[in-house]
Amino acid sequence: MNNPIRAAIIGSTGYGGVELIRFLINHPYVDITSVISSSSAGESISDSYPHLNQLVELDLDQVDIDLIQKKSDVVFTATPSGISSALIPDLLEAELKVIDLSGDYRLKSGELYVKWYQHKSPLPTHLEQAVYGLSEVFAEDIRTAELLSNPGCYPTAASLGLIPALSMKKIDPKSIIIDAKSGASGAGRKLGLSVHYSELNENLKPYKVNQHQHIPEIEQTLSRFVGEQTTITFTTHLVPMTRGIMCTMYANLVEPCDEQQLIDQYRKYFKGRPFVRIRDKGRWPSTKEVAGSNYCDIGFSIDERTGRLTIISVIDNVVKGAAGQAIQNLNLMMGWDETTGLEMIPVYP
Ligand SMILES: NC(=O)C1=CN([C@@H]2O[C@H](COP(=O)(O)OP(=O)(O)OC[C@H]3O[C@@H](n4cnc5c(N)ncnc54)[C@H](OP(=O)(O)O)[C@@H]3O)[C@@H](O)[C@H]2O)C=CC1
Ligand SMILES: CC(=O)N[C@@H](CCC(=O)OP(=O)(O)O)C(=O)O
Repeated sequence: MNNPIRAAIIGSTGYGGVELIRFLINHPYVDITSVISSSSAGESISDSYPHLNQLVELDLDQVDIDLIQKKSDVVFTATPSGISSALIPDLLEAELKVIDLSGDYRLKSGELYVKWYQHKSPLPTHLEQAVYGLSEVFAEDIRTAELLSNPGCYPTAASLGLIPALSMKKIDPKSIIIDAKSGASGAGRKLGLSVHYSELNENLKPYKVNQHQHIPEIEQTLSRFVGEQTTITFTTHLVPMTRGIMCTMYANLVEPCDEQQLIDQYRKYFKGRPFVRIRDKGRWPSTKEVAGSNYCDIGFSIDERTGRLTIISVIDNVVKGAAGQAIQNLNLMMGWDETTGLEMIPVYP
């Protein structure tokens, strides 16, 4: 093995950034050479996160493209939407590989981005160039990416659950309903009323109903498998837990279908992709069973009375929904085994 590659993390003081640190610190082929903050440069990362004390001794650098170019080969942008696209043109100009955890480069249409994110559109050439990093599905494109757009947390869980059934024409694409729930870490570390303890605790709260920015992202991905523009009904809820996403998805079966056969077909679809685990018949996954890990677990139920299929897909939003998948994509981009640095058993209980 040659020298490890050098990684910089912009937004290292956020939840996505600190999760990148947790995994990359043990990655055999990566050195974290710069952790970057726009608000706390000069401080130690362990001032922001005392759990890293004496484990990760890194001082925060400022956002300085020349410095990033000198210190790194690959840059993770774990920054809010609108911020990533302001930084990435200069990072690409500096010939760095970029993995963006934000929503800035996921939608191919700048107009759709402006509509759903209410920020200025990223450069069309970069939208064109960006490779959408749903690791298990687009691995071939990901291997040659210079600008990798990491999928959103909900779209990861939803797309992995739905794509095989759509590819095999098992379900009617016009009938898809996605009921989605997330823990509070999905909203990031910044403070906000919705994640205030008194608002979140002992509460189950819908938000952004039919208005969520992940709707066009999921539709864009599913449409690639349906062969025409597909629309979904998508409702998100905030759950009083820290990590985890569950998407419970409903669709009409095109024709009666045997559940065990469907399970076998999903297993075949994801053969050789160890981070997607298909549950046995009658075994539905829960968020705790993937917590802290890069797994996406999927279970099914066919209701013969209604002719509908229920698909339940769970991930840890900060891992498979963000930092873990970003590292899985780095592994693919570098030609390493996709599990490198990510082989962690979920934290249970
Ligand atoms: N949390 C999750 O589960 C998921 C998050 N994402 C996406 O990943 C990205 C990061 O999310 P998350 O870590 O949760 O968010 P956080 O709010 O926890 O962190 C974002 C970080 O970005 C940094 N930042 C803010 N403004 C700037 C700026 N102008 N220049 C440089 N850095 C800036 C801040 O650090 P500082 O002030 O130190 O610069 C902050 O810590 C977001 O786009 C989010 O939508 C995607 C999937 C899942
Ligand atoms: C619980 C919670 O608030 N989750 C966030 C997920 C954020 C995210 O991933 O947004 P991007 O599209 O910018 O990546 C939300 O629903 O908006």
